Order: sequence, then C-alpha cells, then structure tokens
Amino acid sequence: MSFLVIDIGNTRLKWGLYEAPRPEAALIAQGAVFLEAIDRLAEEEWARLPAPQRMLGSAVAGQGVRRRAEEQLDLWDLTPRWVVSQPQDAGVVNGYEHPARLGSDRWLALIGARARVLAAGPARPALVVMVGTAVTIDAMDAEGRFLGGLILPGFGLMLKALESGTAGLKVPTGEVREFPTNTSDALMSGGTYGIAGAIERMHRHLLRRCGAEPMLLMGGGAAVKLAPETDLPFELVDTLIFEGLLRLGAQEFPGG
Ligand SMILES: Nc1ncnc2c1ncn2[C@@H]1O[C@H](COP(=O)(O)OP(=O)(O)OP(=O)(O)O)[C@@H](O)[C@H]1O
Ligand SMILES: CC(C)(CO)[C@@H](O)C(=O)NCCC(=O)O
Ligand SMILES: [K+]
Repeated sequence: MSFLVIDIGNTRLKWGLYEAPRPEAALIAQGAVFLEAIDRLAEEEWARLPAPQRMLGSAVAGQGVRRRAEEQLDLWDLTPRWVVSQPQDAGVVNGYEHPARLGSDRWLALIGARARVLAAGPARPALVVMVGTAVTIDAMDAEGRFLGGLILPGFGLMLKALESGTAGLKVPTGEVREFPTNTSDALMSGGTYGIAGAIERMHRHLLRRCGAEPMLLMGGGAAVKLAPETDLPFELVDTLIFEGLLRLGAQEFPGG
C-alpha cells in the first residue's frame, strides 16, 4: 500500500513515495520542484511512478497552490489529505494559543523530532530549526510539549528586503566573515549570524526553562549554509516533515 507524502513550502514542493504509511517504511522515490513547476508534475516527475494508494501532505503556501497540486494528484485514484495542526497528536502537545494556526510544516517537524528524541535515549528537550523561505526555531520540552517558537525571514527574503528597501545595497553572493569588509560579505554575514544568533538565543531560553541540554535538529533547503556557523552541537535532518507525515499516516491508515 504505497504512500505519497508532500510538503508544499513557499518556495518548493517536496515529495516522497514510501512503500507504506509506516515510520520505518522504505523510500521508493523522491523529488522537489519550484512552485512554478507544479503544473507539470503529472506529465513529468510523477508520470513514471507506480501509483500510490494513500497520500498525506502539508501545504503552507496557500489555497491556490494546494489546488494546483491536487489537480496533479488527479493522475491517481486517491483522496488528497492535508494535515491541520492539532492541540495534540503523536506524542506532541501543541502550546500555540490557536493550535490550528501553527504551520502544518512546523507541527509535522515537531512530531518527527519527538520520535527522534525518544529513539536517541532518555527524553530531553528539542530545538527544531527549519531554514526555508522563512526560518522557524521551535522549542519542545522533554515531555513533548511545544512551548513556542520564532519565525524569521530566510536568506532569500532578507536579501530581497534589503535590496528593495535601500538605494545602496545590491545582492551578489558574499562570504560569511567575522568582520566583513565589503557589502556582499556584510549582507551574507548579517543574514547568517542573524539566524545563528536567534538559534543560540532560543537554545538558551530552552535550557533555562527545562534545565537540560536540548537536542538541536536542523533542516530545510538552506540549513547547510548555516551549519558551519552554528557553535552548538546539532544534527542535520532533511526528512523531519516526511517523518512526521509517516507517523500521522500510520495512525490515519492503520491497515497500510
Ligand atoms: N544563495 C542564495 N542566496 C539567496 N537566497 C537563497 C540562496 N539559496 C537559497 N536561497 C533562498 O533561501 C530560501 C530557501 O530555499 P529552499 O528552496 O532551498 O528551501 P526550502 O526548504 O525548499 O523552502 P520552503 O520549504 O520554504 O519552500 C528560498 O527563499 C531561496 O530563494
Ligand atoms: C512560518 C512558515 C511560513 C514556515 O514555512 C509556515 O509554517 C507558516 O505559514 N505558518 C503559519 C503561521 C505560524 O506558524 O504561526
Ligand atoms: K518552509
């Protein structure tokens, strides 16, 4: 009973085909396309896939984009299901004031992270960082309660904002330097240290709140850029959202 998972962010749609809706299921195929290219999925990347029987997705890019993805899913005989963040599920308690307003990608990453924490040994807090179009830095305690998190602009949005909001800043890519001495390096270093600094700050908040060293998990398209600048020990995990979808899929489709 093969299982398709989809993560629609604000820049790209990521998909994965697993042999079943189960956390330990084998990955059959995966891919990513920019949102502009969604309308060609059925005739290109998906055309050669064995038909999935079940599907579960996350979509934070808006109704229009989600509908375009659903049109492509018409290729197969399955009912599209999209995750809405719940007050609690799969061992995670959602501390958001309005739980359903938490981005489903963040919710799924927390569910994926919780499973990793428990698999790694005694329960401990976790800090879940996703570096995509936006950056999110989400804190979860040792009992699996999501305490709250930060939303920052990602690299692309930060640079775009500076470029369009000033006369003197253009955006050729620079290097990360401790003491930048040209505009490109100053911009790249500012963005990188801005995000790295926010991670360190949130790490401190969580350590103080819980009194235990959090597990730091980082993912998303631009996480590799940040990795060398992060002093804290971390794990790069690109599949947290998929892992969350597999866990929820196992609950939703218990027979396979
Ligand atoms: N070298 C770069 N310079 C400027 N911006 C960049 C660079 N590389 C990536 N970005 C931007 O960083 C953001 C992250 O993009 P990417 O597609 O890699 O992540 P993603 O995890 O798929 O994002 P999402 O899940 O939000 O769709 C995008 O807004 C992209 O434009
Ligand atoms: C913050 C993003 C854009 C990150 O992808 C997404 O999770 C989202 O649109 N969230 C909704 C708002 C919130 O999580 O508070
Ligand atoms: K995202």
